[in-house]
Amino acid sequence: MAYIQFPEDFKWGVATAAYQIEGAVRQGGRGPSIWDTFSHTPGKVLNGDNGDVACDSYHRYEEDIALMKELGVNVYRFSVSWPRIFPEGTGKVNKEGLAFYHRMVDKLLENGIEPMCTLYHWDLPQVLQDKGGWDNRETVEAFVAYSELIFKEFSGKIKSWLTINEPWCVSFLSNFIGAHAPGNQDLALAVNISHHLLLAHGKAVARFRDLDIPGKIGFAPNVTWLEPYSRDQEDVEACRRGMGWMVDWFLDPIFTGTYPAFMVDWFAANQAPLQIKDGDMEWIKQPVDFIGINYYESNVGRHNPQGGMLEVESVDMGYKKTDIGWFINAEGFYNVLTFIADKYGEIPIYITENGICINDGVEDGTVNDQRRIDYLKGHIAAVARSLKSGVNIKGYITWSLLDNFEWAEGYSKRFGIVHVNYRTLERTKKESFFWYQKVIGNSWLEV
Ligand SMILES: N=[N+]=NCCCCNC(=O)[C@@H]1[C@H]2[C@H](O)[C@@H](O)[C@H](O)[C@@H](CO)[C@@H]12
Repeated sequence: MAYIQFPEDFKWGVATAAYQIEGAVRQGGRGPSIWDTFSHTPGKVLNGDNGDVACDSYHRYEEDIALMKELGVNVYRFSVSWPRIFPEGTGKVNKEGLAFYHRMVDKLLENGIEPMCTLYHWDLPQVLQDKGGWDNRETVEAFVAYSELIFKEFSGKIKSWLTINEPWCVSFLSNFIGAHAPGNQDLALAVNISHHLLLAHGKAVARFRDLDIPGKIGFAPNVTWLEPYSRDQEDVEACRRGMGWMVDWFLDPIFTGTYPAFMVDWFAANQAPLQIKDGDMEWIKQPVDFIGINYYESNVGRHNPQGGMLEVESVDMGYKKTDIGWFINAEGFYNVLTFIADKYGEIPIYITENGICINDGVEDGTVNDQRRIDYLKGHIAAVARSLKSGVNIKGYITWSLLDNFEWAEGYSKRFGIVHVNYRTLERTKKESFFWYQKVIGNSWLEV
């Protein structure tokens, strides 16, 4: 049996997000978020599911941390619920909300688990959405004020920070495609929101530096790899666009202070001009200490003259699919990681999300999710190969510790290495939990 040994200081972790696991949406002083509104709007979420209870981790976090301790992770990536801290988005601080995260973070530290905090994982306070949400530049300032409060409150306890999770989802998936909250379908609006998200990120990083908070800060874009279906220029350009609006659009401004011209031109030609104010790019290009990379799937893409998403369509080449319908292609993970390293250099990278939707249920007290083990094995091997090719990867954090509220898919899609019975809230360790426990324990992968 051959082994791939990971570096001595390589970190292993699990990830979750507040709205997807906490529940207790009207407890502890929390205010409503756009996902409370969206999930309670008929037709928006499959089966009418919502995050009112979720995994009840607001009350069961100690049980979750005991699972992490048993798993042996070094890092737990979680998100703070902005409306649990500022129920109105700004102004009055909810002390009960701060106390909850102090209890949770203290329990992590007691167990030798490093907290990695995502400040924004999609649950915008509804009060801010009522004032225009991310389309309103005031929300940028509100995010900076919220970030500053959390930086100061947890300075010294939390040393790894992510500003915004998946700005492509927050802007384009949620305001052009419309699948996520608040569900707009307007490309010009989405482009404007993407710029405000980057501005919010940059201003929060600048505040982090000004306050001299100990630790490291980054952000977590979701990325993909698109292989052209043919060598036709139209297919090649379509794939470049399909990666351009997800990868280059969010990384170029931070690393070069400019947006990728080919995307600026494409948006302008499609009545979605980018509007930048003087000084914005200076804020956005604040140096980050690392980037989080969230990767799930790759596709083969080709030009779609009928339009659709940026005139790009995915071609079914018969790859295996997950239970959410995404294609499985670990090669694409290696390709996009080396693409990012070639383009943006030695910046340290944490894989802040990688995982698979497999809906296997509990049988005789366990869940035999061999397909998840196969996926994780192939993708962790791609991380090892990327490391060997010189990509500066510092850790791997799988999505997710728990089955949880999978946004517009509700509870129908399971990404956890721990099964959750949503009626009883009982947690059951899946076979992938025990497999990942061994990988972490040895920090090596059997191949
Ligand atoms: N077609 N298609 N495909 C890909 C769409 C990618 C966008 N979704 C994500 O990356 C989300 C990210 C999120 O952070 C987490 O909160 C979600 O639970 C996971 C699982 O969905 C992933």
